[in-house]
Amino acid sequence: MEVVPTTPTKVGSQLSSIPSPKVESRSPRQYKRRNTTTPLPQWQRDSLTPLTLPSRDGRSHLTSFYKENIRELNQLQDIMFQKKALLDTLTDELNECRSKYEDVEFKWETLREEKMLKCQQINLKSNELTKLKEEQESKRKFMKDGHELHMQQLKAKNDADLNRTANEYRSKIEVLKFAKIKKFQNERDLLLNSVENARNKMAMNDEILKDMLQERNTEHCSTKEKWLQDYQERWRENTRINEETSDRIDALTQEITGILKPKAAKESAKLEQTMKKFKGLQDKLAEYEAETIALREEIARKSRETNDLKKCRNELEEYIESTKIELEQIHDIMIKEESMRRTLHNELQELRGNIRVFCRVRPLLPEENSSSSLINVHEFCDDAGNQTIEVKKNSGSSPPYIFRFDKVFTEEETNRDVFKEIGQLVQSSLDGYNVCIFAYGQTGSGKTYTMLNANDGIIPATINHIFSWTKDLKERGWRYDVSCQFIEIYNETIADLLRDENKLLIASSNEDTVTNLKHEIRHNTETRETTITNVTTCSLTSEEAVDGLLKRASKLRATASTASNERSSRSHSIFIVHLSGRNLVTGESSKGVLNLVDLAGSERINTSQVVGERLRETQSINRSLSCLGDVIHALGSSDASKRHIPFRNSKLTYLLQYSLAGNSKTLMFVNISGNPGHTNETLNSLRFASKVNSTKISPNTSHKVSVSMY
Ligand SMILES: Nc1ncnc2c1ncn2[C@@H]1O[C@H](COP(=O)(O)OP(=O)(O)OP(=O)(O)O)[C@@H](O)[C@H]1O
Repeated sequence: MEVVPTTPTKVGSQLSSIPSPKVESRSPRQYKRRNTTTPLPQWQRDSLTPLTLPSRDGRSHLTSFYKENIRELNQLQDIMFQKKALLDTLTDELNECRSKYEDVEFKWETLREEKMLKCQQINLKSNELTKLKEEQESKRKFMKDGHELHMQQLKAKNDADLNRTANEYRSKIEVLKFAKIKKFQNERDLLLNSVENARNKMAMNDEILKDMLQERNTEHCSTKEKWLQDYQERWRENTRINEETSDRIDALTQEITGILKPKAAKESAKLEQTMKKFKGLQDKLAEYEAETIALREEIARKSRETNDLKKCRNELEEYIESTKIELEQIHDIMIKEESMRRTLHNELQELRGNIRVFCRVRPLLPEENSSSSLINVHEFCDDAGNQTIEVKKNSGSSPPYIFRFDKVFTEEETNRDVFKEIGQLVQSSLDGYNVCIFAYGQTGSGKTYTMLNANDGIIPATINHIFSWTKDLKERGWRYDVSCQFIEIYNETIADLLRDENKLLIASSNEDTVTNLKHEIRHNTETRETTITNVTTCSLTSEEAVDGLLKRASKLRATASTASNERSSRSHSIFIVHLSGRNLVTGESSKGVLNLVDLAGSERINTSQVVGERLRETQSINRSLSCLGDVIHALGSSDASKRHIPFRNSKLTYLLQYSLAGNSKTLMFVNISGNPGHTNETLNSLRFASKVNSTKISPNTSHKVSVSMY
């Protein structure tokens, strides 16, 4: 391999041809510095020295010459300095390049020597290679000759084998060929024989066929003739049948157009309707199906709900069971408590006093004119448990009469307020105590209003409450029979206010009411029960019935009235309620009687001024009221148990004997009128009531009550 010298040689030769300037070699930086600070070398300084001045003659000429060229000279000098600087720079670069070149040249020389060495090695190797190639060639030639010889031997051997095998096969093929040909020839002969046989047969068959054809032809001709005859016969027959059929068709067509078509139209209309119905039914069916699905879902939902409810019911039943037991226990407690309540209630009533007196002031009526009132009601005194009422005789400065009662109802207070106060007393009658409530006062003072005013009077209100209380007590095992009687005592004679009107015999118009039935008061000393003979007893089953009874009674009283005398003012009316109770649980029983008495007018009539019937009537009223006062007063006194109580002095007190004595409760309303014109009667009424209430009269009262009896 030959190495060709390249660029460095050329560069080196080019560079070596450049003449080196005779300047010291330095770097451009050094030069620059020198350019500014270092003085120029001698040869430069010599060349730049300004020209020396010539003689005086030539001075001006020189001066002008100098002046003309000095500038150009300076410029040239500057350019020369610049060129010089550039030259220095180039020289430096050249030196640098030269040192590099020397390095490169050194390297180059080294490489060339290496190359020479390598070339020699290569030459040696190539000689070796040539020798090896020659050896290889001779070997290849030897092997090739051997191979060819071997191949020729193999070929000869194969050829011989092939020829032998081919000959074998050829002989075999010949044998087979001969056998096949023989077989085919036999088969062909057989086939030829069978063809000949077939031809013979065909000829025979042709003969037979010809005979048969002949036969058939004759047969066909005869049959054809016969068929034609038959056909003509049939044709005629068919023509006849056709005619008949067309006649029938005509008839049928007529029938169809006349009868069947309208029928068909009707039927098709029906069918159409039926189809419509069917369609409607189908729609309905679809609706029903949808509904059924909805219902099924609903049923499923309901059954789920039912199950839930059943669960709830079971839970509730369990709860009810447990509650029942609790209720029974509570019921027992309630029953016991009821007995206790009864005892306590009675004790409370006794503490309040078995005889109590309430005063009620009637408001002025529209027809009564009065500017000033002489009555003054004080506030209820809680400490003393009573209330004071002051009544003046006139509007002057005279001191007022003072009375104290258990309660005073002012003009403004209603029947409902009244009942609130007496309700507990009515309750006592349910508990088996006898109770009497009287309304006392002069005529027109409001007794009937207090007792019987429709709906809110003491009697209707009491009955209403009895109904509701008995209903409540039912829960505690109590069952009550409530019955009533309504009588009046007139002239010491008893009249039944609930009697049947048909049996009523009114005496003469002069006489006031009497019946032909005798009403006697009978006392059972053992049971301490009082009965009145021949008096109607009505069982109280409903509030409406009570209303009817009261109306009937007031009607009877009104019938007995005369134009001049109001019957209600001159007789005592007594509404008697029998309350008989039994407790189904404890076996306790109770019997109480509630007497609600509207007394006759208490006004004093001078007996000297009346005569006859009126006198008898007045005396009777006075006596009975006085007797009542005496009895109540006696009963209220501390030695009541030792004293004789004059019950027999009047029919009223005799009748109420068992309802006033013992542990019975008595309440008297003293009704007074707010009319100043009635002051005297008011004071009399209050004095009478104070006698009844005497045990409670305060010793400090300014007015000592002196009750004058009738
Ligand atoms: N508190 C009251 N509020 C309003 N009006 C009343 C009151 N009290 C009584 N009256 C009326 O006064 C009038 C007389 O009353 P009532 O008939 O009740 O008196 P009486 O005392 O029963 O009389 P008699 O003894 O004649 O039966 C009636 O018109 C009644 O409506």
